Amino acid sequence: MATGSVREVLPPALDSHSDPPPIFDGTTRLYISYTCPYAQRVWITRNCKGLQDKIKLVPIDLKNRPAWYKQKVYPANKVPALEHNNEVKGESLELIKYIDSHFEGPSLFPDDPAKKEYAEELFSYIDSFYKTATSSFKGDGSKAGVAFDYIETALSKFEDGPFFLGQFSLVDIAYAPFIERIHPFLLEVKKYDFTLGRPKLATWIEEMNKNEAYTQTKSDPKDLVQSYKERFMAQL
Ligand SMILES: N[C@@H](CCC(=O)N[C@@H](CS)C(=O)NCC(=O)O)C(=O)O
Repeated sequence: MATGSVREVLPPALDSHSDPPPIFDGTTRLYISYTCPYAQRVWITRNCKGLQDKIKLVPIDLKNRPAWYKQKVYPANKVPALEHNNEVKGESLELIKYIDSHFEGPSLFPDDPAKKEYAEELFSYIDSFYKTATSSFKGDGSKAGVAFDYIETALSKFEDGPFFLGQFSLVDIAYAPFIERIHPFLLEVKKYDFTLGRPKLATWIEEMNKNEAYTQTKSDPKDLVQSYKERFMAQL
């Protein structure tokens, strides 16, 4: 995708020693963490719309967070947050829709009412998808099968392309950061490859990996697996 082909030099994350940016000076800023899947959704959306020059990335070091972030930027003290028109908004699913409808660039949401309705169903399934997939980390991994079957079926619904709604959309962006983490973790730790026997899901991953707007936001899978190990293995 042409708009994704701008290769950016990514700024270093701000920590407790960093000064705040000049907040509310008219600049549109997207506060993220390089490792947060929710923030990644909004970062991908910004890249897909070719807004690299319009929306400035401000990465935050969540482990050593600057105090000004909660005090001056976003009282919820989470990422992502978007500073736009003298307001700060949060919640990744809200933000991807907001960026798609308030900024220039290709539309990432269909007009077709059947697709719109299905998009809402898929957005509301994400939390159960994540819960089912990660709860399976305790067993042999294959118990997550129902969650991946749901995805495989969803990917079969519209036949005009390999994505959730046929053509690439915000729904793909919403799922990608989670699939990016769960896939290498289950492969390495449980020796379970959820793409086996799920050809649509295998193709979806392949197609997503052709999109530079997305691949530029990806973390090293080794780091993702390591951070999931730290997070989930203690509970196993
Ligand atoms: N529901 C929020 C979740 C955001 C979220 O949990 N972000 C994490 C990082 S991945 C965070 O900022 N955690 C810091 C904290 O909770 O103190 C969204 O979709 O934007």
